[in-house]
Amino acid sequence: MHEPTITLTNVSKKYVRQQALAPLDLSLDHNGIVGLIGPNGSGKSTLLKLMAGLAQPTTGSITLAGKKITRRASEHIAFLAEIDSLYSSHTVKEAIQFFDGATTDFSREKAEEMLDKLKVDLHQKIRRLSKGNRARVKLVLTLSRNVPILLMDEPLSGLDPLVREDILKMIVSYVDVEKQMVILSTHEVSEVEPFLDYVIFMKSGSVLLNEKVETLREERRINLVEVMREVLQ
Ligand SMILES: Nc1ncnc2c1ncn2[C@@H]1O[C@H](COP(=O)(O)OP(=O)(O)OP(=O)(O)O)[C@@H](O)[C@H]1O
Repeated sequence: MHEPTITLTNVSKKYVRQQALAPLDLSLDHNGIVGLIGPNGSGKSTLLKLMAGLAQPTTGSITLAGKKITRRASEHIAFLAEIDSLYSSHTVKEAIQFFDGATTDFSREKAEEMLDKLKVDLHQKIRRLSKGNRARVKLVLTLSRNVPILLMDEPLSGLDPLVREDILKMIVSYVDVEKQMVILSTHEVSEVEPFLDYVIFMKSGSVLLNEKVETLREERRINLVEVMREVLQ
């Protein structure tokens, strides 16, 4: 049996007053697209940040292919944050150059090909981009990394339907589902359902379900929104 890609053992996270994650055990060796779903405050962002090595668990340990995850995890894990981390004075091309210099696994060709497909002008300043095009650029910069794990915190949040559709299509087209795992948190359950291979449901800091979407459909014969109602109620 091969080792799960990410393993969380007895992991909990407590902020000053708030228990964000209850102690949990989780093994993720899924290849493909994983939807991380749960109500506001259920712990989705916290879980993603811990897996990316951007925050430390209060208890427990997280390993990637058997090695403890630290801040250096970013060498193997791409993280698309909810907040915008682009320099507004850069042009899109300069942002690509910056990311290319900051990581060893970045493909400039892939980034430029994707942006061309999305009709984003490489010479436009980041600050002049529409919200939708900023989101497209952020996604492209994440997808252009050749890493086994891509974590995306609410990549669809606050965007119009056309941008959301572009983002989901780009994820499906450019992720190598044989070799890469994408975990994306979202509230848009029915919209992402056709694109998901696995789903993780969270509530009150706990993981209630971690399952293949195909298995859920075969066993329950209902759609994901209905599964969510059953699981999270
Ligand atoms: N830096 C922080 N300091 C204090 N409490 C925090 C911090 N970050 C998150 N929390 C709290 O931890 C809990 C889990 O938050 P988290 O952001 O992980 O949930 P979420 O499922 O991503 O929520 P949402 O869907 O609203 O983005 C919440 O109660 C939140 O208020």
